[in-house]
Amino acid sequence: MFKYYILALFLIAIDQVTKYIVVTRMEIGEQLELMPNFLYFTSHRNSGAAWGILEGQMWFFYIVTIVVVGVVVYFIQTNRDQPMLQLGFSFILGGAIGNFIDRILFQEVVDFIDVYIFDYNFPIFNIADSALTIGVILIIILILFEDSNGKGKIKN
Ligand SMILES: CCC[C@@H]1OC(=O)[C@@H](C)C[C@H](C)CCCCC(=O)CCC[C@@H](CC)/C=C/C=C(\COC)CC[C@@H](O)[C@@H](O)C[C@H](O)CNC1=O
Repeated sequence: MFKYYILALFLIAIDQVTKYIVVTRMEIGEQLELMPNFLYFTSHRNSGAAWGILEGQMWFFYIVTIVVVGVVVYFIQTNRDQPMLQLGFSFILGGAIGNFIDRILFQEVVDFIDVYIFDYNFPIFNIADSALTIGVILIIILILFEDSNGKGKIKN
């Protein structure tokens, strides 16, 4: 059971260490080319959510994050027989807290993973966003899978 919280802590640690390196080693706007035309590290700050929406609305983000954390802990506790689901929720937990720490400390989030998919420059994100997105996608897949074989074991 606690391994899901330890996983979340591990994700938070990786997120915070990578952000610390970006903040201390790179100027804002500085870019490191890792794979030409595909992957760069670009030091960036975002005081909003995805795509910079709701810029500066810190109280909204604090409230939403606390609600997200509460709901996720509840689901981790009530789905003990669904390890994959708990895994998805621990990714969301780690990601949400990772960005929450930035928002509390700096009122903005440190981003640095800059991906160019074909010609589209995807918004610069970070490890916390990746964990959140992986967690969301995993849970969506599990829910779709549950529905398709009609078990419907997810408790809520
Ligand atoms: C990933 C959620 C965003 C993350 O939400 C959080 O913190 C959570 C805990 C709480 C928010 C206050 C509320 C979520 C609003 C929902 C939302 O936003 C729709 C998201 C869809 C999502 C599919 C699930 C797309 C993906 C996008 C991106 C991530 O790609 C990997 C681009 C990230 C860059 O714009 C980067 O600058 C963002 C910056 O780091 C701050 N991050 C956040 O606000």
